Amino acid sequence: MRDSHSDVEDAAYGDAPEQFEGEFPIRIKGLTNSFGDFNVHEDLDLDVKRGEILGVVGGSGTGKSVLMRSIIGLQIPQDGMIEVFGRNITEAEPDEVIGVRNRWGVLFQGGALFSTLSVGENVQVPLKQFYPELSQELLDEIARYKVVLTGLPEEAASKFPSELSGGMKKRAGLARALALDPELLFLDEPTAGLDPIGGAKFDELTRELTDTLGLTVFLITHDLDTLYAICDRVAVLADKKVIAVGTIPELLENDHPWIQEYFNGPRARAATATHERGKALDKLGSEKA
Ligand SMILES: Nc1ncnc2c1ncn2[C@@H]1O[C@H](COP(=O)(O)OP(=O)(O)OP(=O)(O)O)[C@@H](O)[C@H]1O
Repeated sequence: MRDSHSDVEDAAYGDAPEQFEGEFPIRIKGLTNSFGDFNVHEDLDLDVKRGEILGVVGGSGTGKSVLMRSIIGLQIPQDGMIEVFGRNITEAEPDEVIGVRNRWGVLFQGGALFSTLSVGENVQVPLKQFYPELSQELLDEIARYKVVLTGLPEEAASKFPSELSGGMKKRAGLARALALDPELLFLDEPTAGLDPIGGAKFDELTRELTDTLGLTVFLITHDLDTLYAICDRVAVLADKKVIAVGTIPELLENDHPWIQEYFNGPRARAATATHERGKALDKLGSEKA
């Protein structure tokens, strides 16, 4: 039984599947994705470790979103193997993948909330899809729980997306992504469009939820602050492949020109300085306490 369930959810879901215990919830080997004659990915390999936040970076159009879409089954690859929770989803029948699909949550770019539904109703969409037998009372209760979990006030559940700020919309999208109590979370540019303070708060929330709920996170971002603040490792997409994956200090050793430009450019230096300053302030705070 997953230990991140609330009592309400335990009552609702009954016997939840065992949590994945292997080392790599996502394994990709030899992946090729094409649109017509254009190959976005060629022979791409990537392993995502259980419990990590993996940042995924790369220039615009290098195929970060296409990669995420192929892992969640929205893009059929031309070649290669994608294993999720030890199951080869590229060869599985759609019915077989359902048991995997309810074990991940996705926050698409921009939140992708249904504008005609309240936040609570948005959260209930995946619940109704996978657990149609749940009573409305239970659905409401789970939705409220998820809304509060993402740091929104409980009243936000009855609000419509148009009544929320950008940061609140992201949190609402996250609440929906967490609706099924997933083990895997996909975040596509979660801090895009947020001011630096809102972005930093969202980063903190992501780290906190990852640790408390035991999530594994695949996080596409252009935000260097996010990489420095919360990512355990970073995968770099270029030349149609993952050209490197590792911690930021490990990547700094890599002399690929894009990596050097990205991690040693002026913006990266500013992000490092912010990160170091934050660590120093944290240390000062804990010494005073
Ligand atoms: N449905 C599609 N049909 C045709 N080409 C597509 C389709 N989806 C993506 N592409 C192409 O695949 C390439 C990779 O797109 P993708 O959205 O994955 O890039 P990205 O790395 O996420 O970019 P960005 O950082 O700008 O969001 C681009 O050249 C894009 O035009």
